[in-house]
Amino acid sequence: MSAAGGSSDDSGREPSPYVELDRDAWSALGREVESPLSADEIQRLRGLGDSLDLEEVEQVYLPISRLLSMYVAAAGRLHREQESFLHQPQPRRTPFVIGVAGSVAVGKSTTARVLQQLLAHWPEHPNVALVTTDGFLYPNAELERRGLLQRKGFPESYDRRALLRFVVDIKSGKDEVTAPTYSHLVYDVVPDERVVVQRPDIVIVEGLNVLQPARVRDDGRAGLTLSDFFDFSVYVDARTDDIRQWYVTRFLRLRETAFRDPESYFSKYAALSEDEAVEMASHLWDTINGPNLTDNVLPTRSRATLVLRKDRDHSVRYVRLKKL
Ligand SMILES: Nc1ncnc2c1ncn2[C@@H]1O[C@H](COP(=O)(O)OP(=O)(O)O)[C@@H](O)[C@H]1O
Ligand SMILES: CC(C)(COP(=O)(O)O)[C@@H](O)C(=O)NCCC(=O)O
Repeated sequence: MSAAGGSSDDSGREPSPYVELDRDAWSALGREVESPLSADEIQRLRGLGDSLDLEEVEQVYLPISRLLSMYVAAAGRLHREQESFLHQPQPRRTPFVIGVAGSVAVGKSTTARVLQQLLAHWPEHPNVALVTTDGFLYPNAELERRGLLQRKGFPESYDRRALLRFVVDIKSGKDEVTAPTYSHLVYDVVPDERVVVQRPDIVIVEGLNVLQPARVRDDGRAGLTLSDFFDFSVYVDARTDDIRQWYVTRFLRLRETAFRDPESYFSKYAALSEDEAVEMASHLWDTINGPNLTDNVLPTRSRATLVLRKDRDHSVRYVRLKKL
């Protein structure tokens, strides 16, 4: 897709609203950005995931955080200009909201956590909150009542009204907003536990369906949707076969660790042989996460401001950005 060793725009082909930079062109930008992280913090980042390559952080994620920081600064300037134009002084501008979308197991939470850490180090916006949409899934009992237990992660398995309210409250400039939480161990929403987001500069909202278009109501009209309130969005992308493999590998690793916890929903699977565990994970992928990717998640990719395309080894092969 991309021109060899650089960026591709529309020269010689149909004009496109995107610009694409291959890995070399993108990582060259990293050399122009001074890392805001200390040696200690780099060490802490390493703790986020054994497999996360620090070179990857510096070559790919650092330039993304720099670009995001430019968007945040530009939004601040526009806010001030609008305020003065309207003669309506606002006590402060609303938080900058970033959506992170993509399949189950593609690396959304890893991407979101790395961006959170990097962004928090640019002095202009130290308070970066991260919220995952899984807290807005209906509890298992409610999913069962609605016949949706086998559709966890599909758009209809979320309390979409509450999720939209959450983002609207953030963009309304409320000082404190809270969100429900989900436990992957218990495989259910945690009752009476909420994350509190207080006066953030930036909020990252990470989840499968954050770029879903608005639902069309019975009267034929489409309402509001989450991304109407996003200032920027990232879609983490990879080949479906690779994502399936990452899902199975993660399941096998969890079988060695988290599933051994008696509290785990999957504790009954801790005793599975490796072959049985692969079969189980493949079944979950083929019946739930795979169809959700094809039917609901992938169709939202072109709505993202930035697409990060990963190779089989998780290294980013190219970055595609909406033109301004
Ligand atoms: N950049 C990366 N480098 C190496 N491994 C990664 C990277 N991103 C994700 N992974 C691995 O891929 C799997 C899925 O990542 P995760 O962030 O949990 O996905 P998601 O939140 O999309 O379900 C995990 O096993 C994680 O360790
Ligand atoms: C909880 C999830 C729906 C992800 O939700 P998200 O954070 O993207 O809103 C997903 O991890 C999941 O549990 N899917 C159900 C099928 C499975 O067990 O993999």
